[in-house]
Amino acid sequence: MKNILTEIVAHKHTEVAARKQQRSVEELEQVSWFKRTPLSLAQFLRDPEKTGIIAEFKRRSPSKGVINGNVTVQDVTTAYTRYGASGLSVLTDEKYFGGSSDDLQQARALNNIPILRKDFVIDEYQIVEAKAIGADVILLIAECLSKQEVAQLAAFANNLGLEVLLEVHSGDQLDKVTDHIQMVGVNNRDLTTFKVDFNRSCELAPQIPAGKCKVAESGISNTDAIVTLKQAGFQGFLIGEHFMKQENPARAFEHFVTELANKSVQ
Ligand SMILES: O=C(O)c1ccccc1NCC(=O)[C@H](O)[C@H](O)COP(=O)(O)O
Repeated sequence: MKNILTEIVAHKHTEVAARKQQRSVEELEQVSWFKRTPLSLAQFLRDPEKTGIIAEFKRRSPSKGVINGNVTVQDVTTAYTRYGASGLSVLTDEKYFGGSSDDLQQARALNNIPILRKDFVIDEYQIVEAKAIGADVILLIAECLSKQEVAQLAAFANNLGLEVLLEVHSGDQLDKVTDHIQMVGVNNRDLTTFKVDFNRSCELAPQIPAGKCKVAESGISNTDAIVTLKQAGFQGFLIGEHFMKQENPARAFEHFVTELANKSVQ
């Protein structure tokens, strides 16, 4: 692990240590959403009647800078839900992605579909936070965590009723998959170089352990890509920039879903 990912993870340790001082786990457990029963993203993705799209709310990113600073989480996420997203992904990292826990809480209050807390989870405390702000799923990035850390964090999340999406970028990272991982995401973006290789998902698909829901992530910008990915066995498609970079992400999403519905997919 190196470059921006090393920097983000180092900052995350500092940030989480500070938040632990401000709010204890016991306090987080008293928040009303902590008691809510989470929705299953894996179940939504496996439903053939749904689109399989996990639509992301992302204001900016290290690779692209500002993507869209003029839209609200309310307008965008409710449109994603209205036009058929199977799930939402909401960035909660502030420093590098311009997101916040508040964004996710607003999305939770307005949308009754599964929500992924998109962040860099390195500590159980963040998983308790995820539940308290209304998330259903957490992301674990294989590149940032040892096999033992993935196993511990995933088991902890499942014990709270949250599902886990494990993100990989290479075949060797698949040895970190455990029984507590419900979904495996192949990130087409190399998080150390930012290079996007759309073929990465299709190459790794056959190596993903049977029984895990397969999710393709990053660089998906047209409906033909979804058709190709479905044929390769993917049930989930995480898309952020393609919608967020438009002046009107809601309209872009609606257009995308309409076009997808008109394509015959095996
Ligand atoms: O996107 C980045 O620049 C980035 C940098 C460092 C760590 C993670 C990063 N992105 C997270 C993602 O992979 C995407 O938000 C997600 O897969 C959606 O991708 P896209 O549709 O290409 O916005």
